[in-house]
Amino acid sequence: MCFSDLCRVRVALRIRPKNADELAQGADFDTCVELQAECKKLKLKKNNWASESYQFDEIFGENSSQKRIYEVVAKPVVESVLEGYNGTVMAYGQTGTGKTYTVGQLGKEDPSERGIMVRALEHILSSMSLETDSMAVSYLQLYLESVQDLLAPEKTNIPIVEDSKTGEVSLPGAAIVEIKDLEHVFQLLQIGETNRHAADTKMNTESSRSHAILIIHLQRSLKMKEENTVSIPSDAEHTLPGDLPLVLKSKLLIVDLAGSERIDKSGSEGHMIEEAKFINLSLSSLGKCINALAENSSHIPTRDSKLTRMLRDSFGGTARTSLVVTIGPSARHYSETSSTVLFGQRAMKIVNTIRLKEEVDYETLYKKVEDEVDHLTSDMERQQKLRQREKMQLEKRLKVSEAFLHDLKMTSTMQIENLEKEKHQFEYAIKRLMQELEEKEGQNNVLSEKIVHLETSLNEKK
Ligand SMILES: Nc1ncnc2c1ncn2[C@@H]1O[C@H](COP(=O)(O)OP(=O)(O)OP(=O)(O)O)[C@@H](O)[C@H]1O
Repeated sequence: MCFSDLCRVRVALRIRPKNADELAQGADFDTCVELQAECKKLKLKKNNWASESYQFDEIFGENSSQKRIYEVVAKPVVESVLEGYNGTVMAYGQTGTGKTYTVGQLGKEDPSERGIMVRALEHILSSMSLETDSMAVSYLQLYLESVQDLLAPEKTNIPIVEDSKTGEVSLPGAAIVEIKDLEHVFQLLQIGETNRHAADTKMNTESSRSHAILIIHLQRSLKMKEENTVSIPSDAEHTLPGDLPLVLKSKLLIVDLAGSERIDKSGSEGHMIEEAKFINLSLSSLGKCINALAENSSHIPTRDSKLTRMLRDSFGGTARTSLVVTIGPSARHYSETSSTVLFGQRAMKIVNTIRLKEEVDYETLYKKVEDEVDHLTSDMERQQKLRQREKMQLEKRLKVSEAFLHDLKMTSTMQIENLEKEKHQFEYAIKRLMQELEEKEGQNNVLSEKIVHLETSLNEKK
């Protein structure tokens, strides 16, 4: 399911307090800015006679706290990311005007100093459930037009891949580290800070020589959606009964750009001139995209630099975007300040189409189906074993019965044979008796004849 909404890029302006050099100028310090914070306006003075007023979504004076900046600039974007939309928070401005301070300050010792990155990660960690949701980060720098991994510095020249259908940008090969707690957040940001290119210039003792991009990948589970059946796209059409796990996947980009610099002012030399050239080139191509988008031009030169390719979704894309433009107070930098202010003004005209996409959580679904298959397989195996055992028992019983039958057969054959033998014996004995009887009868007859003869002789003698 997909929900879309129009959402203008929000732009806040922050002015840095005077730095040590500016304070040292004392009464000689000349400023070109005047804040009208209550009506969210900045008056930019070109000279004593000419000035222009600019309206912003918010104006922060030099005493504004990091907490307030987070709450006004970043919090609405983070909340939106927690709801499933993509988001971008970015700082843009001349070198030494407070971009890294606003975005990347760790504030480990003093929590009030914490910048947008730490606060955003802290906010997300406290709003999600580690049981059902997950958060992972990639931290990259764009240095001399090469994308490098700040968490795994051996990975350089990471490709930027754009999905031709969805326009989604990915960086295959970049480390994606799952985050569990705030301590881990500090560790990773510290590693990133150590690996980021920085140099001492006349404008800033810790000047970033690369654009830093923290990408927070968030995945939140939605309650199971009641559906009777769901079609699983595959070669064969299957249907899965029951609940369908849904997730919201969103991405938050927090970008600390390197600052534009004039080499005559920054005093860059040797390799640093090369760095400054690349920084200025990528910022100028970002400026061109912002102009084209603000003017609704039909061609947006996104492909002109890696920076604009990486920020494709942030301006004119599907992300909710908030931009802080940082300026210094000094009149010496009027022209850079003016160009920063105009960049912010143009960015305010850009309207993004934020989009919420509910996705079927195929990973969980796959696991669920896999569990089910496992369960059925082990059930089947158990049943098969049971059947096997039953079969073996039956076979055993059959064998016993067969043996019994065989024995029975053997026994009865023998009995019949014995009986027959006995019968023959009886018949033989009867036959002998009959013979004996006949013999006896013969003898009797002889004896009877003798008796008759004797009686006759006796009678004659009398
Ligand atoms: N609002 C602020 N309050 C106090 N100190 C600030 C503020 N903004 C900037 N600073 C200080 O000013 C100096 C320059 O700031 P930072 O390094 O953030 O500038 P940057 O715009 O990131 O510069 P670059 O583009 O050269 O990296 C740092 O010492 C920083 O601590």
